[in-house]
Amino acid sequence: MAFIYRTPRTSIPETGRTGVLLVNLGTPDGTGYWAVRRYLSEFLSDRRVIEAPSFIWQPILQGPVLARRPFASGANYARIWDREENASPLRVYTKRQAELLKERFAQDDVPVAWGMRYGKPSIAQAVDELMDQGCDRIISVPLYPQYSATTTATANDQLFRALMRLRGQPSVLTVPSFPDHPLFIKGLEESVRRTLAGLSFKPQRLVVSFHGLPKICVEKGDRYRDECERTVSALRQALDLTEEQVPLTFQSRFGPMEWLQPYTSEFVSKLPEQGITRIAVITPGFMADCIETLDEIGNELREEFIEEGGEEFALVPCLNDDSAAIDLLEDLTRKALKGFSVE
Ligand SMILES: C=CC1=C(C)c2cc3[nH]c(cc4nc(cc5[nH]c(cc1n2)c(C)c5CCC(=O)O)C(CCC(=O)O)=C4C)c(C)c3C=C
Ligand SMILES: [Fe+2]
Ligand SMILES: [Fe+2]
Repeated sequence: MAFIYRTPRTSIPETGRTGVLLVNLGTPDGTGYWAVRRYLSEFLSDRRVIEAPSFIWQPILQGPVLARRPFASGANYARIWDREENASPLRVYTKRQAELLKERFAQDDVPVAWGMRYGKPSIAQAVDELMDQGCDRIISVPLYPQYSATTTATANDQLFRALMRLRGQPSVLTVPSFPDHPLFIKGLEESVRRTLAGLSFKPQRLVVSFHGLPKICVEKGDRYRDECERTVSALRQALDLTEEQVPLTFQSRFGPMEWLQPYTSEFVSKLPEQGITRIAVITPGFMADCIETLDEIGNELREEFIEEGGEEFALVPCLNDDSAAIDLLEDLTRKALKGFSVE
């Protein structure tokens, strides 16, 4: 392998310089078949996401899955696309979070960049951007409140893959997950209270829906489920509500395997027959609204609930570009900066 030596546009100061890298999942560049296909192909080829051997999975992925899914997913993306920015909400909010965090560090000489695990801007581009500003240290913040090998670990893998190219590597600190960080829980609590205050009805349940994961991943040691439970317990405590009032569910099954249960869609569809016809849903597995929250929950789940006899449905927004989100990111980063000190 030929290692690259890139002369940074700004040389590294003698005292060193630390940059912050926000990493999110990634999203397609457009809603058309080829843009969505490119994205899904990269995402679903990741062995951290689908562990099946490539010689079995790749013919299935490149054949029936990618022949059909980009059409359906593209139509779903089209329903939530930010037409002003011509980008998906996940990209819009991740960029905004980085811009706002940059303002918080304006006096500290700490540059901020953002990159995506799949698609653009890549993590390698973001690393180059920080190194061009003279950074020899990088604090990477995977934007996943709960750890999973399918998200956090693969974001870290990709960062180290980007460093594999370089002759002059920066030092790296990866920030751990933050399932019950007080500022995260405070942000969620405020978001719930604000949403409920704007409703004309009082929800009988606040359903907490996390992205799902194949059950086998947890059986093999992924700590994701435990971390989801930590988030929901802390939120119940903050709102002074019970397990029955604030149930935990998992959305987004993919493929034939069993995923973590209870499934959001089955759980919510059965509520009207139990006399629960007014609900709110919160999705604290996501730092930013995306197809999973706006379409799968905000559109599809809402329709299913109403079809089954539900009457009122509200979606609590993710933290997005709220000051609560930036307070949290700033706190995580400032603590990491201390951990990076060599003095
Ligand atoms: C085997 C498949 C998948 C696993 C495992 C998985 C884990 C996982 N994903 C997120 C967060 C997000 N996923 C998003 C979209 C998405 N996820 C999958 C599949 C798996 N995810 C697919 C196929 C898609 C694409 C959408 C679709 O075609 O239906 C997104 C949103 C991206 C966007 O552009 O808006 C996020 C965020 C977590 C947290 C997680 C494990 C815990
Ligand atoms: Fe996913
Ligand atoms: Fe989904």
